[in-house]
Amino acid sequence: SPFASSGLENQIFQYIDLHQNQFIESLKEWVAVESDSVQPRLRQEVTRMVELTADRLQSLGATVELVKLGSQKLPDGQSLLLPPLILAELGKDPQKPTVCFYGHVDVQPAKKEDGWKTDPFTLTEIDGNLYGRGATDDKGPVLAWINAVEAFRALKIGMPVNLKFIIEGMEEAGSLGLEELIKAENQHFFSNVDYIVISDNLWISIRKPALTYGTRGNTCFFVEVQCGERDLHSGTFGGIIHEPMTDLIALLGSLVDTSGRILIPGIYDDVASLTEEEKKLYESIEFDLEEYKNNSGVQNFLYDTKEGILMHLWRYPSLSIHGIEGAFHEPGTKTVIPARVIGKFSIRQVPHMNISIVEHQVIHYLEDVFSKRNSPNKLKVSMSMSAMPWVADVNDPLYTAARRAIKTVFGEDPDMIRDGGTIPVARTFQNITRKSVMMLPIGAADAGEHSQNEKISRHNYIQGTKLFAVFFLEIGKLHRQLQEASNMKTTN
Ligand SMILES: NCCCC(=O)N[C@@H](Cc1c[nH]cn1)C(=O)O
Ligand SMILES: [Zn+2]
Ligand SMILES: [Zn+2]
Repeated sequence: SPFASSGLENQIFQYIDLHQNQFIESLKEWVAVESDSVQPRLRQEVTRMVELTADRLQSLGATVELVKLGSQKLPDGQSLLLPPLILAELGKDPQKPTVCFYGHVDVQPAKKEDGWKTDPFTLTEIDGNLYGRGATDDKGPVLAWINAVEAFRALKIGMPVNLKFIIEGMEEAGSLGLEELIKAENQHFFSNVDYIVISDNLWISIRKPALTYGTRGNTCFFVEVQCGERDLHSGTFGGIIHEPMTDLIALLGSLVDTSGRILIPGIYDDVASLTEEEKKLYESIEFDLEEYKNNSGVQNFLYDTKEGILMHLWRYPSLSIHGIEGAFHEPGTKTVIPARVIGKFSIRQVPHMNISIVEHQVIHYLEDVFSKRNSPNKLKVSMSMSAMPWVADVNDPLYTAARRAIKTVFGEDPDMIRDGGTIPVARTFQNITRKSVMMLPIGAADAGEHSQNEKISRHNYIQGTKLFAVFFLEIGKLHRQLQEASNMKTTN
């Protein structure tokens, strides 16, 4: 790397560059495992993937524990075993900081016929991009951490940190069992952890690296309208009944106005006010509006400035309507009146919104809108899932070390970004363990997570591996300096 500042770093970079094809081969082996946690029929593959990861960590010299998480209840009442979760440990030197890495090795579903250019489970390199399900989310980043450790081992350079790994196989299906596990391990596995790092999100740019210090939370709602027990013929009953779908469409249509503003009274009351300091943060972020638009395939956004877009992705709530259960959705025509329909929508939460207050506001508002329709149908509104937003202190040593590592490897300072999505585990770690948490992504904005043709570029995968290696060096150094400074204070 042209930006390397020390002989040690150069040695590591050289090793990583020389072994890049071997690292890509490992990613190919991992991508070939269809570890889709969403479809119950593939659960064995998820378990196999977790076991493969455990073997890989063991071969690095880590002590690995596979923790059983019990089983999950499926909608049809059947019970399905959850894949085990990995708790691994490499190094126990009390002089060194302990960094805990979180990642996941399960993936979203993928089928070639969904519109993939290549087989989703065969990692394929085209023009410097490695296409395959999980390439960025999250097998590539997990392997990049492992590759970084491998470089230290192969070069016989002592690790500057103790490492712990918590790696799950159920992230894409809601991280079942994870929160309970973190609670149970708080006084054990996490007791000597100093820092927690998550590599499971993306930069905001295709080119410029980023560090993530916040995510939005989420609240998901079901709004159910029912007129009776069975569907009806619209020739026999159309025109003489209050149709559930008509009620539901009116309810869903009352949630947001044409400018994207949520119409639920009080919903913006607790949103953190915008300070001058925060406003300045947006100025330096490299965000190409046209590129973002092209990526979405949408012609116009609701906002036409960088600041407007970023603020509405990161620091304001948004409401999205996702679907209607019970609606006729096949091609062709069917003259049915569905008896029971369930609308699904979610509201992304931001600091300092309160989930219980939001739940109450949503239910109260929809009941009020419904009551004005004088419909005899039954309405039921419920919150199906909630996750709080997460924001970290960017002045924490973790962020300083990562910034330095990014500067060394990529030659520039990172964008300091938030994520408009939700990675609930960040807030869970922060709340339960009280340790500093950081997200250190290596995927570019066009990685296509959850989409067709997911990819990681060779550049990002290999520079990402270097980034993690230099991060170990930087956090080790910084931690030592902080300890020395604190020891000096006590002796004086
Ligand atoms: N860049 C965010 C990636 C992780 C992700 O997709 N998380 C989901 C989690 C979620 C939130 N509400 C329901 N599931 C997301 O939609 O943000
Ligand atoms: Zn992920
Ligand atoms: Zn994902």
